[in-house]
Amino acid sequence: MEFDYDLFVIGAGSGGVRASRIAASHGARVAVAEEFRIGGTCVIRGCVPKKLLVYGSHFAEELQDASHYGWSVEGMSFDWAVLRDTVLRDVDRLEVAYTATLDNHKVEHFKQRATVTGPNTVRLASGREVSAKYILVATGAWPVMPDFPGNEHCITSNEVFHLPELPRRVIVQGAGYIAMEFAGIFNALGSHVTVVNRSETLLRGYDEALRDRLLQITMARGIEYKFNCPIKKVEKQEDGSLLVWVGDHDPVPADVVLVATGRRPNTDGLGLETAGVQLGDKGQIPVDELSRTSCESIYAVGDVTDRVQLTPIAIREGHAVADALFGNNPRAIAYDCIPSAVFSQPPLASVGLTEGQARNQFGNVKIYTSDFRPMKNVFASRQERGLYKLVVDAGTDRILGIHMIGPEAPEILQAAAIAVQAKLTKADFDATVALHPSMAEELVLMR
Ligand SMILES: Cc1cc2nc3c(=O)[nH]c(=O)nc-3n(C[C@H](O)[C@H](O)[C@H](O)COP(=O)(O)OP(=O)(O)OC[C@H]3O[C@@H](n4cnc5c(N)ncnc54)[C@H](O)[C@@H]3O)c2cc1C
Ligand SMILES: NC(=O)c1ccc[n+]([C@@H]2O[C@H](COP(=O)([O-])OP(=O)(O)OC[C@H]3O[C@@H](n4cnc5c(N)ncnc54)[C@H](O)[C@@H]3O)[C@@H](O)[C@H]2O)c1
Repeated sequence: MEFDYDLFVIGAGSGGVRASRIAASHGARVAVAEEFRIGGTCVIRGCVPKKLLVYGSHFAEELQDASHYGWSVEGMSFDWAVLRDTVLRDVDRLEVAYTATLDNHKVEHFKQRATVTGPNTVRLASGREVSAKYILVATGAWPVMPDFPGNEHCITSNEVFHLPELPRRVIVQGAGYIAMEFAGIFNALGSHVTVVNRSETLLRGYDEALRDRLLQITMARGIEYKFNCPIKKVEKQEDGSLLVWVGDHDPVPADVVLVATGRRPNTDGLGLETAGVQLGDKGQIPVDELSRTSCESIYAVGDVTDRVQLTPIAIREGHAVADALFGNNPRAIAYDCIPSAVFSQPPLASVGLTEGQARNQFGNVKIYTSDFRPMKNVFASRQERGLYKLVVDAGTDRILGIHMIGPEAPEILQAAAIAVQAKLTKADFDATVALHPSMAEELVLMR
């Protein structure tokens, strides 16, 4: 049977753009449909604008510390509209760049919603139906909004980049990645931030010692926490501000309530049932190690599969599907050594097993820690301490995990992750000469 395309991709985000580009470079006839903006969550309303806001807000700390280094900064002020608009302009620039990438690879793109109508057919919002030998679902995920009265007055990460002004008082619901990153941004910019969470745990999955350190430092920086506190209701006041009932506390006034309670795979109304694609209980698409769904001609990558919701993973999965289908190079992705970071202030970064996971899997593990006050903090009379932790298999001396909190931790961890991926040993770290003076040298000085 003759198809209109070899590959039709639904969703031009991290996974979809990579798969489209690589498939086309293997000679496939590729089209991609995007209902919002080319680039997807990471570029348009995720990693990139978030990181720029982290950079923008971090100047507060640098400016505060500057006087210790002899600088006097007079008339210091901050203009949210300038930062917001500059970030949004950069997002526009990136969207153009991503679109150019598709054009340069001769990937046809449709700026409209697409739904599946069968194992080899897709319908565009315009009503046009097209056929493809393979379909790749890369539709990402969408913020979950818990059900409580007044939730229509709350925002999610989708809206946070567009706020008309810097809120004076922010309530952040959740204590995961997005919650801790935006709590840090607003706190640094001078908003009063309250984090409300339904449990006592922040950043589930990260090493406990690091999480404790982050809690301690952010509390000292003025972030308030209310644990075991669901939001019961939110009421809009006459002056436009909000009153928020959390747990059994008195209502808390706020200007913005940012809900960051996880992201649900985007499969609603996608027509997957027409092709016999099975879904999991969270709406995710279960796939095999080659990202194939229960329908032979349909693949899925990225957040919609709910494996690991990170951009580099969506990209790897998309790349692997394109190589498997059109480059004669089928391969499974390894999920056991994924570096990740939370761009909180200070940031936290991690790769491999936590102490708890290592003890469960390996039994006998050795833990090395460095609990230190970075030189630049000492000089600026800043009390905050960094904490680095190595988790080592006592039997083989292999480094099983590295966990860090402190300035520039994500930048340092990316390089250190190579050592964990390469299965290097503690002896290899010991044999590495320190680079002095740096924070990273702590990694090779733990005894
Ligand atoms: C605020 C925030 C910060 C983040 N920060 C980081 C970070 O620092 N580091 C990191 O690694 N990850 C981060 N992430 C996660 C990262 O953005 C995602 O893991 C990644 O974008 C997933 O890529 P994807 O291709 O699966 O989906 P997406 O990038 O979400 O792309 C899916 C695309 O499909 C489109 N679409 C959906 N349905 C249809 C349809 N029916 N028809 C046409 N188009 C459709 C959507 O509009 C979207 O553009 C962050 C996420 C958020 C929300
Ligand atoms: N730096 C990064 O790499 C980065 C940054 C942002 C987002 N992301 C990705 O995006 C995903 C989504 O981010 P997120 O922060 O929304 O999710 P998350 O899974 O990290 O955190 C969700 C938080 O919401 C809480 N929660 C869940 N349901 C709730 C409910 N009904 N009521 C109250 N609290 C509830 C959880 O306890 C948790 O603290 C992340 O899992 C991550 O993979 C990555």
